[in-house]
Amino acid sequence: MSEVVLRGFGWRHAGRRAWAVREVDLHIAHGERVLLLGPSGAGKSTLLAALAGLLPDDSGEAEGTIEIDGLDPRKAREQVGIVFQDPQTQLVMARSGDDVAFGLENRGVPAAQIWPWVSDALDRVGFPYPITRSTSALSGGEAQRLALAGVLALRPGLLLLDEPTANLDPAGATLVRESLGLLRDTTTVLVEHRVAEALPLVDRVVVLEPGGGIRADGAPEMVFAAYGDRLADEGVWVPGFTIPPLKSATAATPDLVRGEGVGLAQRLAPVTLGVGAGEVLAVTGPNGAGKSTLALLLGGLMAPTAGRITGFGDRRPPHKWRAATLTGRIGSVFQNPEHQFVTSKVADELAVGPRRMGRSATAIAATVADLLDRLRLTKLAGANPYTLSGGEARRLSVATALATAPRLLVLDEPTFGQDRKTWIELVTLLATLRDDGHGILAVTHDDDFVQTVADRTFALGQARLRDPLPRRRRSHP
Ligand SMILES: Nc1ncnc2c1ncn2[C@@H]1O[C@H](COP(=O)(O)OP(=O)(O)OP(=O)(O)O)[C@@H](O)[C@H]1O
Ligand SMILES: Nc1ncnc2c1ncn2[C@@H]1O[C@H](COP(=O)(O)OP(=O)(O)OP(=O)(O)O)[C@@H](O)[C@H]1O
Repeated sequence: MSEVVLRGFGWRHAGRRAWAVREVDLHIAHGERVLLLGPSGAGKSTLLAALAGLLPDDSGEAEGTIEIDGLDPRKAREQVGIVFQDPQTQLVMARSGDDVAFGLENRGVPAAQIWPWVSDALDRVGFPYPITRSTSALSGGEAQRLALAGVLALRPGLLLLDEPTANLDPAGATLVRESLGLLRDTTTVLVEHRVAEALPLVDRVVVLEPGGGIRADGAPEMVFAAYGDRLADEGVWVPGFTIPPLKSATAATPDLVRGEGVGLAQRLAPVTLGVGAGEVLAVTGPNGAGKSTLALLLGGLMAPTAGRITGFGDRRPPHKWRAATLTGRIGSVFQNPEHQFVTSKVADELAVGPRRMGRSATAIAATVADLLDRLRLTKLAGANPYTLSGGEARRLSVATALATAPRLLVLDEPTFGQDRKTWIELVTLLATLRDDGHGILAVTHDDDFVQTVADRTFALGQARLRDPLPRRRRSHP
């Protein structure tokens, strides 16, 4: 267990005028479990990075102090385990088991203990593969499970979790929450936009005030009773909030793109599915079922190994279209937006697609300004896309997909990491596009998204291509 003390702590990232967090005074006692809330961009991930000792001096300007058990966080790394918002970026080894073992080896855990601990941690998150599974061949949810296993195995005194269940299917999220609930001797700071599920795990809620300070701090019931309405207005998800549905009023027209028996070896068993103009089609299903793979195939970004894909009256399948043709017809958003950015400025990023299509400079400038405004990114127009917060990056990738006004949008987890306000804006924008005749295919684990805006749901089954679940893992090969 670790104790955390922040005194007047602030951090301003290099290249930014605004402080990401400021004037944070906080005392987290040994063994406390804190839910850290605040709108998108309020500085939650920055604060976790500071606690983990991951903000190098030359990457920004600091104010005040942070101590973990009386130490500077950079000297307390041994005590701390962190899971990032994008878990894929924290997997360092080629094989899954080695990735979990790596942290234990670094901390000098005796060799005889390492593999039993690895195996136990993998079981606690429901990791479905043998320890030899390649880390580069994992779905988003599988990678998140592995990253969680990595920190659970460390048994850290301070556990920092940034949206740890956002990529998990409901069964996986329940399993992980149970494992977290069973942790003893750990102080936990949890960032989670969707509050209701997280509340049973915590005994305290801290709400960051964007621009500086702490808005609310206390027992969950107390915080929501006293500040619930104001927090909701500012964009924090508060429990018990419902969203009116935004379903299509008209029947969908024929398919824009259709896959017949389309599959990809080892990744997606053949399915038949079309997405029409004027509909939002949600693709749901457990981790590893092949949802992202299906999105890549229908979006023309990969070639299927089975079946065929047709669309837009073209004789050729989407993956054979010229780049400019594809961008003009289908806009795709990947699961990890930061794998998608190609320029060093938010505004430039939005101009790439329209420029590729030969649009005029005036038209491009108008499109860029409009999208920045609609996705609340105007203030970040000059920022480097790679420095955006999780929620900001997701909005930018949705905006880039819209920039060429494609008829079909293929979106992988479009609402990931959004606060309540940006969620509603984003979902309303997608509903408007749908009503204007665009087709939208959205891969999602977000049940509110399905309930609110999906006109149809396609549920992919449990992956059928995989070996049966290994009951007991072998020890290190
Ligand atoms: N490396 C960086 N360089 C420059 N600015 C950054 C960097 N990382 C984050 N920021 C900025 O700092 C602010 C806070 O970001 P942070 O990721 O901490 O927010 P957050 O509350 O976690 O948001 P979200 O809920 O969207 O993930 C944002 O405006 C973001 O653009
Ligand atoms: N690059 C890759 N090489 C080989 N197999 C892969 C690769 N990426 C994913 N897989 C495997 O393909 C299957 C489908 O993965 P996919 O990412 O499409 O699943 P998903 O339904 O989107 O999962 P999640 O809900 O976890 O994001 C999984 O079994 C995964 O392990």
